[in-house]
Amino acid sequence: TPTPSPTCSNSGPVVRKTPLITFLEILQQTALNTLGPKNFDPKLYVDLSLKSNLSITQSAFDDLPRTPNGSVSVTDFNGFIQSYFNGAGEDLVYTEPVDFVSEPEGFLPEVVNREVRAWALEVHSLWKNLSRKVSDRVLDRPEFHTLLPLAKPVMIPGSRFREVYYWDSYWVIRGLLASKMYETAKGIVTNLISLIDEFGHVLNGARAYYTNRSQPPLLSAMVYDIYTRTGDIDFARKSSPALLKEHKFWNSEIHSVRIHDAEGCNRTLSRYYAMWNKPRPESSTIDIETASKLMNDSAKQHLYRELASTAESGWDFSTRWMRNGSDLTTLATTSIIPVDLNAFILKMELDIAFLANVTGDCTISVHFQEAAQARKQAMNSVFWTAEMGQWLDYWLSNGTTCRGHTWEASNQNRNIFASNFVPLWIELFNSDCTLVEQVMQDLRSSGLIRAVAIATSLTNSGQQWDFPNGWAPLQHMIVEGLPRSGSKEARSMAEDIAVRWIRINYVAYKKSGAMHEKYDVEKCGEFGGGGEYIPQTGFGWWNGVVLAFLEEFGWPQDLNIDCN
Ligand SMILES: OC[C@H]1O[C@H](O[C@H]2O[C@H](CO)[C@@H](O)[C@H](O)[C@H]2O)[C@H](O)[C@@H](O)[C@@H]1O
Repeated sequence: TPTPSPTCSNSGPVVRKTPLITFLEILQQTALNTLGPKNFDPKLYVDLSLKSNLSITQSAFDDLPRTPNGSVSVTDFNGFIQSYFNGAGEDLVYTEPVDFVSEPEGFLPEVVNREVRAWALEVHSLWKNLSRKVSDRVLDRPEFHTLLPLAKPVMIPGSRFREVYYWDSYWVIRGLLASKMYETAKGIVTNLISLIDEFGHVLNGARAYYTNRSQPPLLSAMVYDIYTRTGDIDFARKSSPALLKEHKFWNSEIHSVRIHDAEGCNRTLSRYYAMWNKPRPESSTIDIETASKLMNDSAKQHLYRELASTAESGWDFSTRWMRNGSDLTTLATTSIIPVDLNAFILKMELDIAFLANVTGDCTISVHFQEAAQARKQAMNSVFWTAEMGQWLDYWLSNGTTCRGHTWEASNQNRNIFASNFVPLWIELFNSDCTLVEQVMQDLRSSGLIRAVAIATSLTNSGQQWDFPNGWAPLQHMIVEGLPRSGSKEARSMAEDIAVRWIRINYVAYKKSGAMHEKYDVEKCGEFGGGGEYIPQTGFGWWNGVVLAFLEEFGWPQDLNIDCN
């Protein structure tokens, strides 16, 4: 892996931390000291909401009896939590989705196998478990909550993820469209737009501690898919200003990077960059521990920005972002130009151009078509390697500022990640049948296609966005992109991957009664592991991908759903 320059990552904006978050982080550290590391989830403590004013709560906390080394007894600590806080997740209340029916008309018409159809209806019914609305208590006293108020109902991922997440929402919406729940899908977009109106970008998730960063930008893709399903032109028109604002955010000074390429042209691409240089509040105790290996405050602040920027990538954590794959302190995300991020922004440009055309705004449409062409050329010039048939992340290593770098082949990261194939999802690439056939051959020989799914990487690092985990969004983008080339072989490869993915979800569901957040790509029906929290169930975007695959490929009567 090339060595990135640290020079463009040490400074940058930092958003304000609320007094409630500061206090909840102290509570989180006290919980760890008092209760010990077993079954400890730091996020729980920043998700609690106050029963009374912060000053009253703080003084009660200060008054708790302490031993000479400052610790609190388990009884006192638990009593304090009971008396002063409402439980995590209580500020979101269950709400029945307005457009849910147990078997929607025209639901998955190509799924004829009875067993699979019955299961698909169960997966569809999980929308009811995951549907929530923000409680009136949050609207009345927002300063008591880290949960942010949203006007419309939300779909949560599930388990410890008790709030709405940005990129998850794209695949949730894909599932809702298969479930014919158009109003719920539109409501999710309305909520995300309200975050852009307030913060200038869609947050990682709808919590006060996520305001410092975004997540992979897929709002335009949500609007595009809802519009093409419903033909709701008013919805497309209302969404447009937010999409323009979001495009600015991802091309702002902190995110954009200029590369002087091998042909002597200047190319502009984007990177992840969180507005934060402190521990992530939801994982504060973990980040402090990780940074304790570093000697000085500046190195720690640098690492904290890298940790938060990696969370912005959605791939938290992975060797993809590390100089040394066994040492998290070598995260260098802000010094990497990622293939998938730029594929998403390219899609944003194409979607904005399409939607502007539909709503009659030709100037915007032409402007964004040109922007898309420029980004496509930049991606070809900076990321593409014909020899490997992949687009490779680019590591910034030779500049003194973030604004100008001269391209060098040795700065492409030649390690294999599923993200190297994400451009297949984008029309400007997948419409080229010759290119897709070449990339498909390289995908076949890459080592990523395993017994039951596409692996995230080839490195077994213990991080959750690495081998042997398989993640639903990565399967979906590759599977959806391949057949768009019109190549029969590509469609058959896509269908094969989709069938195997449906099987592992089905088998794991039958074994455990739940949909899981990640799967082991080598063992059919086994869920994945690794990372900083225990494996979760629920699970919003996973359900969405299963429904989207079943919608696209169906399931014939005689096709076996079991692993063998
Ligand atoms: O609490 C740790 C991290 O959890 C989130 O990331 C993971 O779950 C998300 C929700 O399903 C998903 O969008 C993300 O890709 C996962 O890695 C959260 O997004 C992180 O910011 C957070 O630090």
